[in-house]
Order: sequence, then structure tokens, then C-alpha cells
Amino acid sequence: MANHDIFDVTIIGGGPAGLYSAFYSGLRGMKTKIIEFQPRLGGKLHVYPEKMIWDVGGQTPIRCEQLITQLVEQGLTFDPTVCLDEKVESMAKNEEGLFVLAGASGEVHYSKSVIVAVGGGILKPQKLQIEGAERFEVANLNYTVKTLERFRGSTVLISGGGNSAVDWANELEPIAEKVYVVHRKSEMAGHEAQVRQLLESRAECLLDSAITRLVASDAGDRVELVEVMNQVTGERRMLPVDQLVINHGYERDASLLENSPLDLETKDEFYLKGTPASETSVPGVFAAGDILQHDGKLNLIAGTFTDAANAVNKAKKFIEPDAANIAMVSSHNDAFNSRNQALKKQAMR
Ligand SMILES: Cc1cc2nc3c(=O)[nH]c(=O)nc-3n(C[C@H](O)[C@H](O)[C@H](O)COP(=O)(O)OP(=O)(O)OC[C@H]3O[C@@H](n4cnc5c(N)ncnc54)[C@H](O)[C@@H]3O)c2cc1C
Repeated sequence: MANHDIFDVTIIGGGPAGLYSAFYSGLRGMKTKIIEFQPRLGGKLHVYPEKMIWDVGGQTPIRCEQLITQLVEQGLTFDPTVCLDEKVESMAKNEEGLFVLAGASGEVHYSKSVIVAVGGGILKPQKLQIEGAERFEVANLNYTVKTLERFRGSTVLISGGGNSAVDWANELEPIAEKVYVVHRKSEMAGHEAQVRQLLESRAECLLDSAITRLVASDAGDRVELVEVMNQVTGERRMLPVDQLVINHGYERDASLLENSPLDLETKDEFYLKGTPASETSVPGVFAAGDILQHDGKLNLIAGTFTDAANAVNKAKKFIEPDAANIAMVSSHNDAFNSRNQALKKQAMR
């Protein structure tokens, strides 16, 4: 036990809630670790990096990708320990009162307090159910639209009919050579205005249809033709494509809370039932972001920041009962003295 590094707070999840928690716990002088399943920080924002975000206070419209960069930079201000590619499989408490987090890597993480910031859990895109499809993933089979530029001047086939599929089709339509949208139902399921925009655009929507076959290029690494079958008429079409985008929703891995032998009260069998001050039913375990549920909960990026600051303040009091309830505001906080001087020097250059 003595060989293990013990953290004041361990944050599970590196999305907006986890990153702001890391910033704020650093501000409160806590020894902080952040554990993220994905190979990068930023959370669910990586699902929509090209979208413009308008509803984060103090940010004029900002590309989500830029917001990720800023959130990460702020989250790392106080140099927390960051473990990427690590899934926390369970949380328990040992006889010494420490939280013990079991990582899928085999590593065990020890902490005096925990902030659960896992959002909607681990999201994995539903894969295209065609044998051998995975071999095209490096070349032109995509599960997200990371940059619009990748699709400029291309013939793109999007499979899916929900909000994201409709959104991507609308964004790609003006820059792509041709956009096909293949959806297995007879109507698109996205927001009404966006569906109308799509139906009135140059994009061709193939409803009641599904992908039945992929034909590879001569080199075998790219999809060249996609066979689409109308499930009502049985008609099959072979469509030449440059890029294929699959948006069939996400599988959600919510096993963390199920596997944890702590008396954590949940809501709708997944969310952590908590207080507006980010406390859960287990002392020492706090929650922030989309995973936290209470009557006043705001499921926005902006809401994650308040949750995070509350969670950190409560965690600080949990491990140091005599600590102040909240941190000194940043404009008067000594933690920034040397950084402010460096910034001033930089501005004078
Ligand atoms: C398409 C789309 C558009 C959106 N647009 C907006 C918008 O314009 N404005 C707005 O305010 N909000 C928007 N949202 C909502 C916003 O993205 C979420 O509210 C926000 O990401 C929640 O942040 P979070 O940190 O709680 O969770 P997440 O961003 O989901 O991050 C949670 C992180 O925890 C990790 N994790 C989960 N389980 C484990 C585990 N066991 N071990 C280790 N790591 C784990 C996940 O990999 C993930 O990185 C949008 C959401 C979507 C899907």
C-alpha cells in the first residue's frame, strides 16, 4: 500500500466536467489525477468537432474543436496527472478509507475522494454490420465527421437518419460533389427544420433502404461501390462513393456504476442521483456533468462548470474539513501571481 501514490481527488472522465474539475482542484491545491478511457481529453465534444457552439457563457460562437483545445489547456493549468486509454472498471473503498479504482489496464488507483464525470458513459459508435467492413476504416469508412475538408468535392454516402446524420448531410451538401443519405425508415428522425433543409437540398435521400454490400477498390483498401437495397421494393442500386459515413448511433458502456460495490443512488438505472452541490449518496464520491442528476440540473457544457466547482469544493472539505468552502476568486488568488506576471511580460513584448 505504501508504494502507491495516493491522490487527493481522482476524476473519472476527461470531458468538460472532468477538465474543469481538474482545473478547479488544482486551484484548490489538491493532488489531482484525471482518468479517461479515450486516447485524448475532451469527452463527447469529439463527436461534433466541426460544429459551432453558441451557448457557453463568455464565448462568442466558437468551433467545438477550438473549445476542446481551450478546455484541455485550462484543465491542465495545474499539471494534474493524466491517465489516458484507461477505463475505470469499478470503485470501492478499502479498510483505510481510501477509494480504490480498478483500471482495465490492471493498474489500481488510490484516492481520498472521487469525482465521477463520466457523462453518458463510454460511447462507442455502432459499427456497420457488414462482414469485413473494418478493413476500410483507415481509408474511407468514417464513423464521425472530424473535418468537413476531408469531404470537399467528394461523393459521400451517409447511412443513418437521426439528428447527427441529418446535420452532417446538411453541412456536407454545399461542399461535396454529391451526398446520398440512406435511412432504413420511411422518414428522417432529425429536427424538423433540419430535415426540411435536407429534403429541399441537392442531397439524395434513399428511405426504407439499407447498405447490403461494399465493393472494394482494386487495391482492396477503399470502398468504391456501395450496394443499397430498398427494403420495401427489393430494388438494389450500386452507388459509386469516395467517402462513406456511418451514423447508426452509439453503444453505451455504463458498467462502472454497476460494478462498484458502493451504495450509490442512481436515477433511470444509470445517472447518479445527487444534490445541487454535486454530492452523491456516498460521502467522498462527488459527481459533475451529464452523469449528475437533480431537479435543477442543467445538461449543457455551461452546467458542467458549476457542477465541477461544487464537486471540488465538497471534495476539498471532505478531505480537509477545516478548508474554506470555496476557492478565492481567480482575480485575487495567489495561485496565479507568477502566471499573471509572465502573461504581463508577454503582453509588453
Ligand atoms: C451532437 C451533440 C451536440 C451538442 N451540442 C451542445 C452545445 O451546442 N452546447 C452545449 O452546451 N452542449 C452540447 N452538447 C452536450 C454536451 O456535449 C454535454 O453536455 C457535455 O459533453 C457533457 O460533458 P461531461 O464532461 O459531463 O461528459 P462527456 O463529454 O460525455 O465526457 C465524459 C468522458 O468520460 C469518459 N468515461 C466514461 N466512462 C469512463 C470510465 N469508466 N473510465 C474512464 N473514462 C470514462 C468518456 O470517455 C468521456 O470522454 C451536445 C451533445 C451532442 C452529442
